[in-house]
Amino acid sequence: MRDLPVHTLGYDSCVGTMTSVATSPKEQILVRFLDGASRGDGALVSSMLLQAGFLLNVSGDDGWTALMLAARSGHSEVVKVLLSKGCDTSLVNKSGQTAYDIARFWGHKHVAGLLSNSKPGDDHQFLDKVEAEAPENFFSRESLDRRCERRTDGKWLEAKRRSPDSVYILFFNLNPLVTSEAEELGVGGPDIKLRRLRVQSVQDLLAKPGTTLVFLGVEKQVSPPPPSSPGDEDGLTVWFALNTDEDPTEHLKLSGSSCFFVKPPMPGLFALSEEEAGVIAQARSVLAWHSRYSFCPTCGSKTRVDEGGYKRTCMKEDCPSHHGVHNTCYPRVDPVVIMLVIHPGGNQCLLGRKKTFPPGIFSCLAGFIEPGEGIEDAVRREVEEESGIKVGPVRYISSQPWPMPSSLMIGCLAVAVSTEIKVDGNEIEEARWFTRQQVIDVLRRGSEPAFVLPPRQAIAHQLVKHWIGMNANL
Ligand SMILES: NC(=O)C1=CN([C@@H]2O[C@H](COP(=O)(O)OP(=O)(O)OC[C@H]3O[C@@H](n4cnc5c(N)ncnc54)[C@H](O)[C@@H]3O)[C@@H](O)[C@H]2O)C=CC1
Ligand SMILES: [Mg+2]
Ligand SMILES: [Mg+2]
Ligand SMILES: [Mg+2]
Ligand SMILES: [Zn+2]
Repeated sequence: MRDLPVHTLGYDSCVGTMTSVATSPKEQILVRFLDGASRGDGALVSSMLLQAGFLLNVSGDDGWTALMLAARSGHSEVVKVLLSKGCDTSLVNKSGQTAYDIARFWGHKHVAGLLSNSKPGDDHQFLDKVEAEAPENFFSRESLDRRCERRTDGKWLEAKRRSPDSVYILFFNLNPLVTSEAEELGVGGPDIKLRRLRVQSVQDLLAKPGTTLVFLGVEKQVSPPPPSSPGDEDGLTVWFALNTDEDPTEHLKLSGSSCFFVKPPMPGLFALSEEEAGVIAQARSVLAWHSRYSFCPTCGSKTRVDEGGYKRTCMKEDCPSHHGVHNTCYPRVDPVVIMLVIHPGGNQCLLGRKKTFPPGIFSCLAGFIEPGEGIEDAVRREVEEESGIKVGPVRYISSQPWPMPSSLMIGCLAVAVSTEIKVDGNEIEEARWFTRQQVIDVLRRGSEPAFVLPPRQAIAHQLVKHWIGMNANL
């Protein structure tokens, strides 16, 4: 591979701008060619190749060829042109990635397909590694088996509700009851633990009209256990969640314990274990839905709780909600995009500050998905609204249930195609490009970090970490 020193020109491999004058005509031609490939200008790429065939496999900054640049932005027409001229698909950039790796990474399946057909047998360990290492987010662990089919089995639910083996977790105004007693907590484990109650402790509360009960699921079994109680034939341990809007302390029959109700989101719930945080994500969102949707949203009538707490049925016989699928009858989830925007040059990321953040904190931009909008478009719209930056390719990384009250955070990486920041000044008071090194210093808690990241339990933290863990210049 022939490397020309185009980095001396300040060539920006994604937006294709030149920040200083090229030093030789040959270098100028290369800059123009790579710029055309990254913008998807197939006609320019074709005509330049006719006149200067040497351009086909030449690389610019950090070893990026025209094929890699076109692959990063999903420009299949340019990729086809380059392949038809016999370009070398096995070349790697200075981070060791082929054009195929880059296309796969950014989710351009059609381009990856074109490239893999042209080169079967290629080894793409880098991408497999990145995918395997997608973070597990706090609140996202499925600790219980939901057993959705049991929600309509009233007889089974009632037997489990009375069973001495069933576990109840209690919420007061959506704040869960926890304990911080040392004997309940393992060494090096979480700081607080959910207080698991039995039916005899919550009997009085269950009888009160303001109490909501939700069937969460059963404890996961490695192998079927023997029946644990007489009459309890399947031996499954069921978990229920209870919420009450009156202080339940006097109704609780707890022996000598120091329990308290913990308020979300921080730092309270973040002190739970991953397993219990997963249970809370499910329980709190469903209970919050009950507390906000007591009446039928379609006709305003009273509703009845059904299906183990997973449905509210309108009591008015001729309500339209009895026909068809009515999303007013089932628990709600609000999708939110949250994205780490990467500078076109690959080595900086965009983080912003909401006015409400504590001093020094910078985080990923985020926003609610609007009706009729896809994930990628929501990412592009929210980033432009909040920071003025335009976004090109978007890649999904991982998601996080966020039970305050019921969001699903959809975590993405996004490549910027412009660099000038102009914050909205309303929601976001400041946004900045931070270098990889600045971010690494923050993650390693260096002596003078440039900013403060949200804690590891926030998906924003995990997205930033994921980017740092990837090879540079994707
Ligand atoms: N887990 C994490 O790392 C992070 C989580 N978040 C969460 O993401 C959510 C959305 O982020 P924002 O920047 O606030 O969104 P945003 O940028 O869309 O702005 C919020 C505003 O959008 C409007 N809005 C539109 N649809 C809405 C809906 N379905 N529910 C509520 N408001 C709606 C409201 O006026 C609200 O004030 C927040 O709830 C926040 O708690 C935000 C950043 C990090
Ligand atoms: Mg926002
Ligand atoms: Mg916004
Ligand atoms: Mg918004
Ligand atoms: Zn109704």
